Amino acid sequence: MEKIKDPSIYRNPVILQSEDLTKYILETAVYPREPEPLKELRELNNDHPWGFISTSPDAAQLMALLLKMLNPRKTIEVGVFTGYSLLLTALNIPHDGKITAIDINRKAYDIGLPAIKKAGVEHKIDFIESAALPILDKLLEDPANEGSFDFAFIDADKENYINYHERLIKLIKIGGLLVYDNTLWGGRVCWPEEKVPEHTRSGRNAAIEFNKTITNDSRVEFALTSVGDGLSICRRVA
Ligand SMILES: C[S@@+](CC[C@H](N)C(=O)[O-])C[C@H]1O[C@@H](n2cnc3c(N)ncnc32)[C@H](O)[C@@H]1O
Ligand SMILES: O=c1cc(-c2ccc(O)cc2)oc2c(O)c(O)ccc12
Repeated sequence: MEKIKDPSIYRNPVILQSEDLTKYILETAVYPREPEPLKELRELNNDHPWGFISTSPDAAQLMALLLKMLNPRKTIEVGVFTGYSLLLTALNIPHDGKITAIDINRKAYDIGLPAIKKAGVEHKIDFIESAALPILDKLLEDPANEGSFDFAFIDADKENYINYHERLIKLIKIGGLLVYDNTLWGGRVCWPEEKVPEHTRSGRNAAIEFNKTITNDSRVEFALTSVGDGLSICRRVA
C-alpha cells in the first residue's frame, strides 16, 4: 500500500441514504451481537490510522451467516490487514477448518494476532506474507488444489480483483462461495468520473470493471449487496 500522509482522505462516503441509517443498523443489529473478540479487534482498528479499511462489521455479520450455512473446512482470504474478517472467519468455521490468509504486509496482522490467539482460533490460520497473485498461481500448480476450497474472501488491492477471480474460480469447488468486499466503493461506482476524488478513482474504476465482469460470468451465480461497502457474493456453478 502506498504511503499516504493523511489516510482520512480515503474514508468512505456512506452508501445508504443517511449516516443515521448506517448508525441505526450498526447500533441496533450488529454491535449488540458482535462476539467479544471481534469487538476487541474493532477497537484496536479504531486506534489505527488505517483502521477504516477493515471490513465493515455489518458486512462481516452477513459473512458469518454465510459461513455458518456453508460450514467450510478449506478457506482462503486475500487481504488480511489487522485481521477483523480473518478472525470472523476463524470463529465461524468448524474447529478443524483452515484458512490460508495472504497479505503483502505482516505488520498489521501482528497487531491483531494477540486478539486472534486470545479467541483460541490461531490453529486454523496459515498466514502467508506475500503478494497474493504468485501464491494463487503456486496453489494452482498442484492439481490437488483445483476445486478444493469451499470459501474465499477477497479484500486486497481492488485493481487485481479480476485477476484474483480468474485464479480463485479454479481453486473453489462447484457450490463454493467467493465473497468480494468494496464492490460499491463508497457509492462512487455511480458517480460521474470527474466528481470522484483523484486518489479514489483507480479503486472506483476497478470496482466498475469488476462488477461488469462478474455480471457476465456464467460460471457464478451472484448478488451485489449494498451491505457495508458493497459485498458481492458469488457461488461457483460451473
Ligand atoms: C482493506 S485491507 C484488508 C482488510 C481486512 N479484510 C480486515 O477485515 O481488516 C487490504 C489489505 O490488502 C493488502 N494487500 C494490498 N495489496 C496486496 C497484494 N497485492 N497481495 C496481498 N495483499 C495485498 C494490504 O496490505 C491490506 O492489508
Ligand atoms: O480506502 C481504502 C483503500 C483500500 C486499499 C487500498 C490499497 C490497497 O492495496 C488495498 C486496499 O481498501 C479499502 C477497503 O478495503 C475498505 O473497506 C475501505 C476503504 C479502503
